[in-house]
Amino acid sequence: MATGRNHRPATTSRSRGIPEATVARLPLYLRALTALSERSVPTVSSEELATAAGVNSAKLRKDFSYLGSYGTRGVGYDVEYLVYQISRELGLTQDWPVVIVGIGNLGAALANYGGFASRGFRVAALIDADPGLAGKPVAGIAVQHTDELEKIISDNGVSIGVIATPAGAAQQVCDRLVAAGITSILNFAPTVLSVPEGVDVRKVDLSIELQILAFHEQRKAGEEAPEEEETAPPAAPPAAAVTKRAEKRAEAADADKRADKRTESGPDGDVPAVMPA
Ligand SMILES: NC(=O)c1ccc[n+]([C@@H]2O[C@H](COP(=O)([O-])OP(=O)(O)OC[C@H]3O[C@@H](n4cnc5c(N)ncnc54)[C@H](O)[C@@H]3O)[C@@H](O)[C@H]2O)c1
Repeated sequence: MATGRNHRPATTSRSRGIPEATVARLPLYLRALTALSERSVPTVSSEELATAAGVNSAKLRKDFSYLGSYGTRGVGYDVEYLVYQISRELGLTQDWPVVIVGIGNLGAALANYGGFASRGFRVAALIDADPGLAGKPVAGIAVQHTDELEKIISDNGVSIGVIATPAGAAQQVCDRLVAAGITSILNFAPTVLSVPEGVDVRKVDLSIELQILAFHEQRKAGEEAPEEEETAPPAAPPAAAVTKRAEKRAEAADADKRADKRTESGPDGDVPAVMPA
């Protein structure tokens, strides 16, 4: 449907040139600051906030300099003001209507998640292709049929769409959402979406996160293996066993390097569950 598509990796935010890596850390700061605000803590040092957000403090200070927030020496940052500043930067001071397409197990779970509203997102509509679901309430909202998709989006002024359909339907759903005016998509379907210039796609894939954990588990198991070798009857001359362990360590070090490369793009060295598509 859309022509001249490309797959545009976002590296720099359009918002005043704030680097995308900084934008990815802003929600971490906001979560830590909101917890402080709920405890009525008035100010926080960069070190305390960095620890609470799981980010190093030099990176935090650099990130805040992009917001024009430098804190006060000896006092730290004003918690309430930073909450406001980061919320404003993330566009959370306004209410964002969101549509979820595909109201199966995942779509229904997302619709029932109470955390969106408190973070500035309102589920405006639930859409599914199954005529049997039309009119059925999920999380207090009646599911609407995909025939209505374009009308729902224009009536509600929606710019953010969540795709929770099977992978085979996701591109077609994406095309319809984009043609109807959606400019930001959160894709849960395990497929790469093509979108025209100007449309942002973020992808969530929990199985990728699990695969990374499996990699680390495997490596930990590999590190324990030499202990077993030492208790077993010597099947090879000691020098050979030492060489084998050295090889194993070299392999593990290589694997570490590869893992480091893969994790470079995360907010602070960890891979985000939500990633640019
Ligand atoms: N990203 C993750 O971490 C993660 C986790 C779980 C599931 N998933 C993915 O999420 C998707 C949904 O999983 P599920 O378990 O909820 O599946 P499901 O089968 O329970 O639900 C899919 C829903 O999509 C609807 N649908 C199908 N085609 C459609 C279309 N063209 N337009 C609108 N609706 C359509 C179906 O009627 C159904 O209600 C799958 O792609 C799955 O692989 C991703």
